[in-house]
Amino acid sequence: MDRLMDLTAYMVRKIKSMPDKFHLILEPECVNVSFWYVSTRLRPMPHGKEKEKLLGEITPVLKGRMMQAGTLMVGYQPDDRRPNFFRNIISSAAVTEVDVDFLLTEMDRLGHDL
Ligand SMILES: NCCCC(=O)O
Repeated sequence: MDRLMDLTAYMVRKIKSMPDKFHLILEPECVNVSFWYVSTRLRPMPHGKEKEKLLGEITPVLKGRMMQAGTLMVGYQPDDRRPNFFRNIISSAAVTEVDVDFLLTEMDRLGHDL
């Protein structure tokens, strides 16, 4: 479990280091990391309800692209305050920092033009 928590903290640090591309929604609860991917056209917009609506719209499109590419599987969901957002769960100690780096790079590769 310590390893999973360390990897979760690593993912959060990486997300925070790229605030143009990723928006962390909450500090992680256990191994859950909730975030939006921010595509290139949405990066200049100030964060607010209108931007959240657009982020919620691109989330399932990016998920579809992940499934088509067959490279990633990250779940998404809305909650009572927010439209769809990604919720990544690191549940295997076989996951490495390289995998986390790949996940974030691949999301940007697949989603930058949304
Ligand atoms: N109907 C929501 C599906 C969420 C997901 O694919 O992760």
